[in-house]
Amino acid sequence: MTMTAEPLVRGREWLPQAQRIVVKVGSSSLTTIRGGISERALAALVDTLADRANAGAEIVLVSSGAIAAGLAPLGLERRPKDLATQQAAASVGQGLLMARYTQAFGAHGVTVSQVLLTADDLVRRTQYANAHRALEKLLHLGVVPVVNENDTVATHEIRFGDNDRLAALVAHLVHADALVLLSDVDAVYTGPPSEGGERIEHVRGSHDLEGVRIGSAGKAGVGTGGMATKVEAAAIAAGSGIPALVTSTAAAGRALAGEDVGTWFSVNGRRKPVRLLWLAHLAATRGTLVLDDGAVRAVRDRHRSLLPAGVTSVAGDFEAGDPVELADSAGTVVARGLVNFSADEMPAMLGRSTKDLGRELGPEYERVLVHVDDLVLV
Ligand SMILES: Nc1ncnc2c1ncn2[C@@H]1O[C@H](COP(=O)(O)OP(=O)(O)O)[C@@H](O)[C@H]1O
Ligand SMILES: N[C@@H](CCC(=O)OP(=O)(O)O)C(=O)O
Repeated sequence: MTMTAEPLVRGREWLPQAQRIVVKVGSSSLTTIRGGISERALAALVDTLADRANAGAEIVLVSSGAIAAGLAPLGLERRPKDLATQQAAASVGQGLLMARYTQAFGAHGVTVSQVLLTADDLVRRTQYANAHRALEKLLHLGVVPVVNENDTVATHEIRFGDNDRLAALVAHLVHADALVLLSDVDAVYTGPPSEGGERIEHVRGSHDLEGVRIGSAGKAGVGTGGMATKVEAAAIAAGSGIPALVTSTAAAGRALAGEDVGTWFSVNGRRKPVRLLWLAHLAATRGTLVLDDGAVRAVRDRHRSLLPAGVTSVAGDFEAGDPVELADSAGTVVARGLVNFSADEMPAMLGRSTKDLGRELGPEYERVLVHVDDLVLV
């Protein structure tokens, strides 16, 4: 058996040496309470990031704020609830946001580009390769890509919904050295800041977050995920080899200088294939396969692929390649996986050996239902 090295655990004081950094900025700190872009906040952030880019670092900026920036021009007072109006506001606001970034970075001699992504772009293999190639090229050309979700065309099914988790996957996509998540609060606290609470300086693993109370977004009507999605995004990054810092936009300069600000999530796991990250943390599953006890043991304890013989029933409406839940006979979900057959094909396969199925239905049926490489335990 080959021995693999433990993941490298670094502290926040290492951030000045990070070469490739994904920085995510949220609507709450980028826009005013009325919804327009805050010139002061944007300029201060760009100064910090442009200095770092001019010093030779590669920066990817994941910026929210399109919907918020589109509110005022459309005469809206707060973030709309319906998807179509959100799409329209994003379409208006994204252009305004890019115009500001182009101008502000340009004043420092830094070129920016716009990259709009949907969840599918980071999950489907061909699109993933596309996004990867484009971002690599931009970084090699010294450009700062400004990434946002493609809100205008993303529907509920293919949306991330929050840019925190999008930023974690982008950090993974570009093999970033670090992820920095900026909002209007300077750290993760033991409770919502409005109720007091203490700053959490360092998260080494989920045990450091036990008992922490996470509230919803601070500035009503602007942010989306609140602190919960930032903590989740930082944990996704740290669990797959990328350290993360959660702090405020106002503290971004000090954070990148390695000063003692924010909440640092040190690395506690190795790099994983992006589709497994997506499966574990983001995917909306489309059905459930119920496993007998033997299949549960095979999947959970012996890390085996799931065979048709071990499945007793199926629920949901899914196509081959969709994410599904794998549950035990009591209904407890034990894993998530990408299924190789559609819900329509399943009933004829359940409880049967792959050999039998191959003989009866053809060689394409002599396959596992869910391959071990497409499975994550929960
Ligand atoms: N335990 C907590 N620690 C820190 N902030 C918290 C906590 N619980 C809730 N929050 C709130 O989360 C808000 C940040 O989330 P959000 O408004 O969605 O930011 P953004 O728009 O920048 O993504 C903060 O303003 C803060 O009030
Ligand atoms: N893509 C959306 C932002 C979604 C989002 O995550 O917002 P936030 O919680 O402010 O980071 C927009 O540009 O308005």
